Amino acid sequence: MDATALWQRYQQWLYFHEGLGLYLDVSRMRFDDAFVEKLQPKFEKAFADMAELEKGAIANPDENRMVGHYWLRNPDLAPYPELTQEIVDTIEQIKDFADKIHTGGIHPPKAPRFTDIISIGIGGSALGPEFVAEALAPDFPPLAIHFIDNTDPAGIDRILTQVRNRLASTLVLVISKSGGTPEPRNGMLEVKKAYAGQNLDFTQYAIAITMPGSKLDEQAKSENWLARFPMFDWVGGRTSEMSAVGLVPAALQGIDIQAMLEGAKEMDDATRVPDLKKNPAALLALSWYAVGNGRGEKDMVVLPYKDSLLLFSRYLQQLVMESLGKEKDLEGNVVHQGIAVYGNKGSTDQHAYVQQLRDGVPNFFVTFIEVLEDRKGSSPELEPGITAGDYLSGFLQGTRQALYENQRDSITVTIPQVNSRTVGALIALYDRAIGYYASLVGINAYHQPGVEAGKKAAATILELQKRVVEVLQNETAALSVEEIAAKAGASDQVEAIYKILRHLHTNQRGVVLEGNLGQPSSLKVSLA
Ligand SMILES: O=P(O)(O)OC[C@H]1O[C@H](O)[C@H](O)[C@@H](O)[C@@H]1O
Repeated sequence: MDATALWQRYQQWLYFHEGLGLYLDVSRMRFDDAFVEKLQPKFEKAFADMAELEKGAIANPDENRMVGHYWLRNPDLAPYPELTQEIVDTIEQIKDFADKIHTGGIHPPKAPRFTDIISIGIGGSALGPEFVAEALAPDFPPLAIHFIDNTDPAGIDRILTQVRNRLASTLVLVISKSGGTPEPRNGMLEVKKAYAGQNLDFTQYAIAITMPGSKLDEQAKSENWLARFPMFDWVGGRTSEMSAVGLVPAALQGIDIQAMLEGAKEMDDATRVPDLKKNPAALLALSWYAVGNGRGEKDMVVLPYKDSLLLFSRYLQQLVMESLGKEKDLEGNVVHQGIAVYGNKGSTDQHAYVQQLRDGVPNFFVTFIEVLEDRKGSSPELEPGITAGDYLSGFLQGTRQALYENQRDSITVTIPQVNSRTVGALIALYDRAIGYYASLVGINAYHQPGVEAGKKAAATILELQKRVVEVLQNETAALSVEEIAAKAGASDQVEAIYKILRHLHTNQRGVVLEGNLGQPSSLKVSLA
């Protein structure tokens, strides 16, 4: 296509949302009108499916659940008045709580104000809060947030060391929808010990965000924690940023949660329009479908040219991959769907992996996120007429062009600035896009059956570890790994047992390994 034709195509496909000042450009995705025409019936169905979902249909059939994240930002949409009330009340409760924390109405037992937050959670209970903190927290927030999003002891130590001198004024958010995920439970237990170590009553610092009635909720209730906020059954973890999961940490950091909800609502309104060309989420779904043949053949590389949006790609990684990465379609056929997502930020990545994007294996498409406003206030000229922001903008345009010249497709989402409204809108845009795409390819976007396999296998390993230690406790002589496996009745698990022993040995857990460490079968194992 020559420059004139491209300029025509750009204008033909450009989507603009006036209220949000948001543009979506899919002109560099090389689908044609015939393809769009062919997909029209699938979109009719996707729009109808979405309308049903918003009305409260059981859109997650496997888990027999409604899918209601859209109601969070427009409570009047909820199918029952009690739900509407619950959403409205929770938002009020959050604002009121954050206000009291900021003004000292609620304060720690031995200090006038809370200064820090440790937020414990994983997956959907961490990625949204992390992304939003990075994107929107003021430079000097009323409370500084620290995340424990893993069961890595060194990672936990790092956070606890950083806040050691301020633990007496540090709030702890324990976020888990199910209230039973091992990683946040471990984080909570370790943090609780740290409070006890400083003679502080953990319960006066702890806040639970979880489904009413969950294990975590029961604990928080019986121990009389500082506060509890509900997470609703009908909100999936990866779409929970606008629930208490995201709103509590955001409000505590002084982020305008009302504006975030409003931005999301405006985008939800725009992405409800049952007209492909006038609906930005449908345009995204169309582009993904076209570029990957409806089978996810191309990866999604997300490149925001703005430091504060760094974590958007990680956030989208869970949203897209956990929603779309499915073995079976809704009819039970094996389809192995999904779209791989990765990315970091521009122009930084131009000095890292953009070389491969331009010249290497063409197995991806790029999503550029462009922010029109460079910074608050004016910029100094670094060369005559040129600022740092001009460079950033030039690098984005240049990369888009260089990729297109080499048959690498790209989408560009442009927002006027990074603020609560536009971030809310971006989240909502992708929430809806995955919903439409899932409908196009006929899968359930709202369950995650595959995640269970790894969790079950991990539980088996921990059980095996207990058995192995028992075997060693009942032995006086050193044994080989194979002998231990036989005595534990797990000869088929010898490799796993070797790894358990090596881990215990390294961490001074009383296991002694003698022999050649490079030859596992030569080792003699005993307890110290
Ligand atoms: O919020 P939680 O119940 O602790 O769940 C945290 C995360 O863990 C799971 O493994 C799921 O795959 C995620 O979708 C979820 O966000």
